Amino acid sequence: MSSESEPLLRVENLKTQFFTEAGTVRAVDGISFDVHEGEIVGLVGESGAGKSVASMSLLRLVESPGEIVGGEITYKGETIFGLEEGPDGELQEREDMLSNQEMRDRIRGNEIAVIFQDPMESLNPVFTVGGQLREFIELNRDLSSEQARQEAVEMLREVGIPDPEQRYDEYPHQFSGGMRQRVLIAMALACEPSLIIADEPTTALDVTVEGQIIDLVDDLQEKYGTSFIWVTHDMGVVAEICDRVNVMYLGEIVEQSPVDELFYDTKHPYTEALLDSIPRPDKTVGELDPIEGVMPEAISPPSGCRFHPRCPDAREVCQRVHPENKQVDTAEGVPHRAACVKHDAFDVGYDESVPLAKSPQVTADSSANTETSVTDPERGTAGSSGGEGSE
Ligand SMILES: Nc1ncnc2c1ncn2[C@@H]1O[C@H](COP(=O)(O)OP(=O)(O)OP(=O)(O)O)[C@@H](O)[C@H]1O
Ligand code: NI
Repeated sequence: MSSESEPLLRVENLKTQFFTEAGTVRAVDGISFDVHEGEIVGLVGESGAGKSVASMSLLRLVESPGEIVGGEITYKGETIFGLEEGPDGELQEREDMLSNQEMRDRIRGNEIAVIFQDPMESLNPVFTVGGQLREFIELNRDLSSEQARQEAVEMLREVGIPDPEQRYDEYPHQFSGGMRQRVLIAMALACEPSLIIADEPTTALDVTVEGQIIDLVDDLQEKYGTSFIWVTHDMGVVAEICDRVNVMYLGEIVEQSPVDELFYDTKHPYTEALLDSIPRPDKTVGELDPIEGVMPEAISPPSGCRFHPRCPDAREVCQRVHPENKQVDTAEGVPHRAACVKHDAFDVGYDESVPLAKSPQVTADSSANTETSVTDPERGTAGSSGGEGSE
């Protein structure tokens, strides 16, 4: 345990699944993380990693056929989700769990707000921007219509919308994408929540506007002390805005650390691959490495480490041992966790294990076959970059 105080939000072993005709989708499969007051915590990973489902779970907004099936979510000491054994041994919702009405009235919007990627989905096109903001403020705070209107104008100004009095009466389509996103930020901030979950809020914007929005959030975060969970697939954004990071792969958190350690002392090969796939000043575009292969389906995840079929460091043991997210290092007193058995903390025989031949994936490229020689126990050849060192 790292910290002085209780975290604002604590997520323990959260599991959310979708029960589909094709089978059970283990979208979120046992993730644990904290958010402390005033922190920006990243949730990063490729499409389908489970970032959005995790976010929706925190607000208990998972829709059928999806369901939270396990774990615990605690916010300011209150139970958003928790299970206990009932009289007949069946798991049931804990008695102290917040009711649906409490979630609606007290938590969503007021305590925990959300910003989505597409503002058009969150704004009603037939009402003015100001009107919507005013109504939201009026509904959630104890203000008269006129006070709410003034507050709405103030909020528009606060998020950097020029001429807020005029723009108040305009419709969402009259705003640019970046301006619409600012409106959503205003709406999220309107009730002064303690936590804002931002699900890829800048993904649809061009890079310049994205940078402006990120700067804005940084300023507002400092001013209001709001905590954020920032969902993104973009490591560049993570570097700019996050204090701590959770890297997700196929429903699991595979690495968790303060942001600097994640970049400079990367512990999981998947994180490394994500970092390699982003543009960096010291790399020309031609050198960028896309991550090999595609993420498998959450419906039938690979055995052992779920990343092993794509992992350059994978050995035979990785097919068998499913690694928990374990502390492998400490960064200024804060645990650095990674779910990769190549680290000493695991002690499952990685060093002695035979490197895996990269499965001849369904690539049309026949050159992939040249890698079959990797099964030779004579140490990694193709692609087994560093990593094992003298560990
Ligand atoms: N309504 C649903 N029914 C069945 N499966 C679902 C449903 N919603 C999400 N999933 C599955 O849950 C998994 C996680 O999806 P999620 O949307 O959380 O990913 P994500 O990390 O947010 O990806 P993206 O970056 O594309 O938004 C995926 O395998 C997805 O197919
Ligand atoms: Ni998503």
